[in-house]
Amino acid sequence: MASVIHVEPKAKWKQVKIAPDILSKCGFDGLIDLQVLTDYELIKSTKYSFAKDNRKQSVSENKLSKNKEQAAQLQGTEAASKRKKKRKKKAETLEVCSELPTPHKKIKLTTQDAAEDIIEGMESWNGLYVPHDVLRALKDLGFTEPTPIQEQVLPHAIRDRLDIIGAAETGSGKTLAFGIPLIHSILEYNNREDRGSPDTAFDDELQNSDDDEEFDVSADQQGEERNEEIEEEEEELDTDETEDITNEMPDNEESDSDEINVLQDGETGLVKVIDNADFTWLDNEPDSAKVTLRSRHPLSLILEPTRELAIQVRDHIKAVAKYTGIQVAAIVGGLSQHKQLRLLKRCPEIIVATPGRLWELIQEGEPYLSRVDEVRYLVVDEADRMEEKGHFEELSKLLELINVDEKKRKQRQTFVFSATLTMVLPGPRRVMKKKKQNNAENPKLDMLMGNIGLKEKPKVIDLTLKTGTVSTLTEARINCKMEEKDYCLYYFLKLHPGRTLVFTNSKDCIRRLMSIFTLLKCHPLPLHADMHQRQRLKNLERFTANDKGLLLASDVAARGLDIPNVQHVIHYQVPHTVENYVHRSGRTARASKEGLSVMIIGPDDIKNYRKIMHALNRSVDLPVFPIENQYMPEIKARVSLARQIDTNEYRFAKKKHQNNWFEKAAKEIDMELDEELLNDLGNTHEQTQHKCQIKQLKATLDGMLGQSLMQTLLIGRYPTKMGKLQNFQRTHDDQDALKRVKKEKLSQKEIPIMDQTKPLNKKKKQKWKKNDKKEK
Ligand SMILES: Nc1ncnc2c1ncn2[C@@H]1O[C@H](COP(=O)(O)OP(=O)(O)OP(=O)(O)O)[C@@H](O)[C@H]1O
Repeated sequence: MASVIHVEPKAKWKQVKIAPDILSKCGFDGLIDLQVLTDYELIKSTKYSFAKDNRKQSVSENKLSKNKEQAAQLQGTEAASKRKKKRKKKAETLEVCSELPTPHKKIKLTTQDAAEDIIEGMESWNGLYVPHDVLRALKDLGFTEPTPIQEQVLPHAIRDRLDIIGAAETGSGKTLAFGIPLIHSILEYNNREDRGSPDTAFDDELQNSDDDEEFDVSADQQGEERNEEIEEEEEELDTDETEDITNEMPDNEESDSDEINVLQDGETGLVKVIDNADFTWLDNEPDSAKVTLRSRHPLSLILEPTRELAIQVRDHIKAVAKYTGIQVAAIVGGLSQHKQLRLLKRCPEIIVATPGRLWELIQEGEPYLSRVDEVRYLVVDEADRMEEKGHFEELSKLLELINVDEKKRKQRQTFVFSATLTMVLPGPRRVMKKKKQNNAENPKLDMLMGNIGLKEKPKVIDLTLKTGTVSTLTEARINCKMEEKDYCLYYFLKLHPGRTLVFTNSKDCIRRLMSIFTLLKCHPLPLHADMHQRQRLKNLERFTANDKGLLLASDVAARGLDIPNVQHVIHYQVPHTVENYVHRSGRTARASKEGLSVMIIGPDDIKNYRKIMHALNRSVDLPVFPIENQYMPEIKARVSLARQIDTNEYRFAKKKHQNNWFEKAAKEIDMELDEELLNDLGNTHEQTQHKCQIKQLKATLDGMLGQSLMQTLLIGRYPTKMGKLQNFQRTHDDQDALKRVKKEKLSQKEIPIMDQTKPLNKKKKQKWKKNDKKEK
């Protein structure tokens, strides 16, 4: 059991007088009483304890805590050592806590002013209705001006409160285009004057409740410290023991809000808040001691197709909401369910979720999510991906649940965003105008758009370019035979170092490349759906930390991931759809930065390549990526050797694995094993020989890798030109793949792309093949 802190009162709770005008001004009509306790002791206890309001939740909670216990048992030694560390940390926290240093005396009831305050250097955001506290955070991030999609969306979303269908190129800032309106609306909701007005659907459901919450308002609970602690807890990926639930506190800040004195000079104390409505008072700060209302159901729900994306969006919105006290939680699969349940207990206003885990928790009866139909703001991000296998079913059920009440649906503001929405929905307007009309091309998405529950006249903001990709992206291609793809990739990585994201169409391909490029000491990191979530996130982190990092990914990483400064995206296999090409390529050239995307096109990829070019309205072929042939012999020698080692190792390991399996199975059923069933691994001597052989091959490869490619040109194979040594020093521009393509593009002839709409006749096929050969 983890240690928790209990409060032992030494005197009675005293009532705090609150001026009625303050309450009415702030719209805090649910507040019944505010009490303060100044004489108390903090006691460390090992007893399992949750924070207060568990009464209504007992049934589902029992089930969930059982799950948690089972999960905890499965965690093993690694989790145990983490728990140990955590306990140590908690003990340190307790020590600090028991000191109760500087006292504070006030609780401020903050009224959030929706009007803009001018902040120096942030004038470009004027007229977009961005809350002052958000502007401060944007300034901290260095976002001095809005991106075009933000500029277009914000007034319609905030001022006009319209549902929005937004499409803009990758990396154009769509997250904040829906994130800022959510924050604005939540601040407004929390401070609204009309709370409880009878015609408000959401207030019809207010239930009387005698729930109360306790807060230590001592100065050790500095907002920043607490936020850090909570963040750490969110990031920790294993299940740990239960600790007392504390409430997140916003950063310290000054604001022009009303204040209530709850303590006398020199006093420290706890504050108890008692309310009668579906909200609670969770936040206070030591100095400015702000109290913020929190809803007892999620106010905003953002649905994302992948876990990484959900976590990223949570972090992004958190960063801009940091001065507002608004809490954001990510509910995603693959991570500790127990932790997510604890986060939900803090009543986060914004939930960013993947449909699967969210649906799972709703079905298990998680109390906060049981009122998910009350969400006032719904975002379906990457909407066109959501209709794909693995999302559609759960998402449909979720949407059905959320939209079950027509009145609530009408009160809701809905946002649907994607960079490729217009590609899959050639007429989003048409779909919206006539929901019933069948989009024969994509009936699933059509249905999804209908189920989302958009109101009659959503605002469609489409800033996507005709060319599909972002204008700062440079695209190129390498045509080669299937077996040459590895050479081309190794060539690129060696001669053009930089943070590179390589996409493949299959997990098997990632596994093969992982093995070969590890042998070639390129230090690749994998990312695909079959990996543990913890490892996926770790690899992303490691990739982000290395400016020459290499990530081998499936399309799970194609959408939305905002990894800073990815210089190159390589399509080792051409994707099957134009959307995937656009999203994959969009991992580079983000936020007005430049980037390079290269397709390695083998004979099997030609069909997809041409399909994509056609869908992107390209009339000429992509430029050919320049390859300096003098390096190729050495490149081929290294890669071939690595492949030989990989194949040998793989075959031997596979045989061994099969034999082990047979032997184990036979033993289990107490059966004598027929030797003929086993693969021939050779006798012990032969096996040792095999190992030695592999060792030798590895040593040879290491020797080759020990030399730079330039050196290999000098020592023998291509040492001279006209009898003299060449200067093989590569300039920075030679190494910069993007500059090389741009330069090369100018000297290359533009080759028209053949019409894709008609099937190719024999003549055209030959012409295409000829062109291919010439380029090579
Ligand atoms: N106003 C701004 N000024 C500068 N940078 C910004 C601004 N808004 C967002 N960004 C940054 O731009 C990058 C891309 O933003 P975001 O991830 O929201 O793009 P997106 O349009 O959702 O991309 P995708 O379609 O790939 O999901 C992020 O690093 C974000 O921090």
